[in-house]
Amino acid sequence: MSGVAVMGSGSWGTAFALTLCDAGNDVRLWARRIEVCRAVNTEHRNPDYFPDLELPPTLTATDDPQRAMAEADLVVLAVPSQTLRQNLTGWRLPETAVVLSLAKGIELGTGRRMSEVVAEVTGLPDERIAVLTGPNLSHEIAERQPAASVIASTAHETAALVQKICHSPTFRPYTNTDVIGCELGGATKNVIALAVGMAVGLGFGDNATASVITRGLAEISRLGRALGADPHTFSGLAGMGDLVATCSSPLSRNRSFGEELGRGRSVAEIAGSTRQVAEGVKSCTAIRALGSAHGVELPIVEAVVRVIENGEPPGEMVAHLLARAARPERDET
Ligand SMILES: NC(=O)c1ccc[n+]([C@@H]2O[C@H](COP(=O)([O-])OP(=O)(O)OC[C@H]3O[C@@H](n4cnc5c(N)ncnc54)[C@H](O)[C@@H]3O)[C@@H](O)[C@H]2O)c1
Ligand SMILES: O=P(O)(O)OC[C@H](O)CO
Repeated sequence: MSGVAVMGSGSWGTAFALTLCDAGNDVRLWARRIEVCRAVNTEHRNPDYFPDLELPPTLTATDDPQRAMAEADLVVLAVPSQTLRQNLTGWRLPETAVVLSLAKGIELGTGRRMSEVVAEVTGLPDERIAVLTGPNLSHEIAERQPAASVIASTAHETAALVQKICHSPTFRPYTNTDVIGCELGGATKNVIALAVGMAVGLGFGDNATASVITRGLAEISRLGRALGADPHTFSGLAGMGDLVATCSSPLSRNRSFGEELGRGRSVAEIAGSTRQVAEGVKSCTAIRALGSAHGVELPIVEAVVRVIENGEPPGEMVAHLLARAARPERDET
């Protein structure tokens, strides 16, 4: 049994905490709001994200980050990408714990992946840092539906340790040492899911969505190769697996956000109507910047940025993508 702190009690933090309990660990959840802590500790519920789900009675919650992390062997970071730096800056991590990032985003302004933010803020060596990614829609995980996942760390031993800690009867993690590819896959698929959602919202069918998913995978792979990722990662769970799950599922916040855009609502309207984070809305700009800095063409990401940042109508985005110069499918220059 390991002591695990899950820092963040949103959808994924809560669902993953449940998985960690199922895997036999002693799990403490950090929530910002005391009411959430009380509900977890006394009613075994998270009223904000899973009001109808009974959480394991062994799961406890606190609003004190240091209490949550006290003597933890593993600290799981389950806050949004754009707040991770600020959160980490205010926390004192346990001496020897491994840190596992769940966030799927790229930091605005710096272009850093989440493991890079963790290393920069905490000074931890790479072998104490891991990331978790793959096709893991939190509601399905919370219902204990079967799923596979990827734990990536540059140190295989670290990935294997975390794999062992979170392997439950319904959750099957694989290891990978390609942290760059795993994080880029997780962050960029959110932007492609926004584009797929827009296509759905505009009323287009499966040909359109399959085309965006497939060309989206080409973009993710192109960017990954330029940034030093292993191309094989993108045909695995962190690449195609997560892309397909996110782009196909009405449970995905990114796809749903895109769908609303396709129906004509504005970014501000949609963002104002949900407490849930759709990471692609912020990360798209950072990912476009990474592409530009490395000379990588990312037409779908670029098109999403124009809709999100400039308010371009999604219909124009489609026309623009279709009017691009014809090219061979495998011309990846
Ligand atoms: N939900 C999923 O299915 C899922 C699956 C895999 C990965 N992820 C990733 O996990 C990360 C967290 O997502 P989520 O689904 O739990 O999001 P969420 O929107 O459900 O919850 C976010 C949590 O962060 C908290 N939060 C917001 N601003 C904060 C701040 N400034 N400081 C501290 N906490 C803050 C919220 O109160 C909430 O508890 C994201 O990067 C997401 O892409 C989500
Ligand atoms: O709901 P989304 O769009 O943030 O996607 C959730 C997960 O990343 C799917 O693996």
